[in-house]
Amino acid sequence: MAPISIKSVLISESVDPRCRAILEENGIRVTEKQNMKKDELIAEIKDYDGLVVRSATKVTADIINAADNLKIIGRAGTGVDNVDVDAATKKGIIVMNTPSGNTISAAELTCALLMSLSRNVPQAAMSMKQGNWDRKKFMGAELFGKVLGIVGLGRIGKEVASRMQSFGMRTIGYDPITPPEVSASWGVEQMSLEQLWPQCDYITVHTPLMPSTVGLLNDETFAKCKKGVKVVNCARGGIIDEAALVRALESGQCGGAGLDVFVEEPPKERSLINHPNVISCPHLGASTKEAQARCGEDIALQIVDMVQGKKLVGAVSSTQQGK
Ligand SMILES: NC(=O)c1ccc[n+]([C@@H]2O[C@H](COP(=O)([O-])OP(=O)(O)OC[C@H]3O[C@@H](n4cnc5c(N)ncnc54)[C@H](O)[C@@H]3O)[C@@H](O)[C@H]2O)c1
Ligand SMILES: O=C(O)[C@H](O)COP(=O)(O)O
Repeated sequence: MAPISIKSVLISESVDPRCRAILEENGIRVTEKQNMKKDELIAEIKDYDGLVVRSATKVTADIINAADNLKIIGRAGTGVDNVDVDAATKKGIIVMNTPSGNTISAAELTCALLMSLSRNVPQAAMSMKQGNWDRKKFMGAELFGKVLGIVGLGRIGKEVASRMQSFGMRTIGYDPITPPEVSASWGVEQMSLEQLWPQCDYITVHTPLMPSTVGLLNDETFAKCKKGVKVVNCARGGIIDEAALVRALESGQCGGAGLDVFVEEPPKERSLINHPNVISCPHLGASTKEAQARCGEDIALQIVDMVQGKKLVGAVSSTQQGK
């Protein structure tokens, strides 16, 4: 690959300091500016060859079109749904991510939510803080022997499977691309969604957000599940339809939900979060020291590789977003 000249990079979110250090060690000028409004970013972006973001910066077409010198958008993390990849590609701007840096952290948070759902840990902790000692209200159920349905058997889905198998869960799953023999080697039996829904005690989703996964769990699919099924979403808001989830929680069709991600972040609509059977986190899947160090370092090294004309790693095309 021909070397690409990148002299200046804007980091618009909290990215591990290793990112800045590596870029500067390689002669790239770095500016960090967080919480910029769209207009500020439009005004600022003109001055930079590179932009490094996480998930909060919405890199829309109007920002990209204002970016006269931009050659690269680096996503220190996995999902690039906050970047208009089509608009970037049309302008010849490379979009790249660091998809494996936060896999373990997201898988561990998923497992934490599954365990918390089974034993009402957050609700019991809150009750204790309020001065109560309520042992009856928080009766739980073992995960041992229960069925976990994993929708999306990529990096995170497979790591969740192996961890939850150690709790004695049977893991079944669905993925249109991962071959059944690969998922079988991770202890996951693949089947159609029609076969999967009625068998699960717990369902966790690990797909990208794209037209085929929006509302994957909806009124119709909830109705096909066991009554009281518990669901986890550590992938992207909207894969589980939020209004349908509220209805399923209200009717008891869904017995609880563990949510790390929301259609709108932070969410203004509170009915889901305030529901007593919902436990939630403010998009913390990748928020560990280790994941941030890996992602920050990886994106900086990928940018340096581009400057040095090395083989491109982590470049993303719009087809990967299902467009
Ligand atoms: N909460 C967080 O902080 C956090 C952290 C990391 C990743 N994520 C998100 O988690 C999700 C999974 O990440 P990953 O690294 O495992 O991605 P991945 O690309 O490795 O795996 C995604 C899998 O989903 C499958 N898939 C696509 N369409 C599907 C469909 N209709 N039904 C079932 N499966 C389908 C793909 O074939 C692929 O195997 C992404 O949405 C990512 O953005 C969230
Ligand atoms: O797709 C991702 O990598 C995760 O959603 C993490 O997003 P974050 O970097 O904003 O924490």
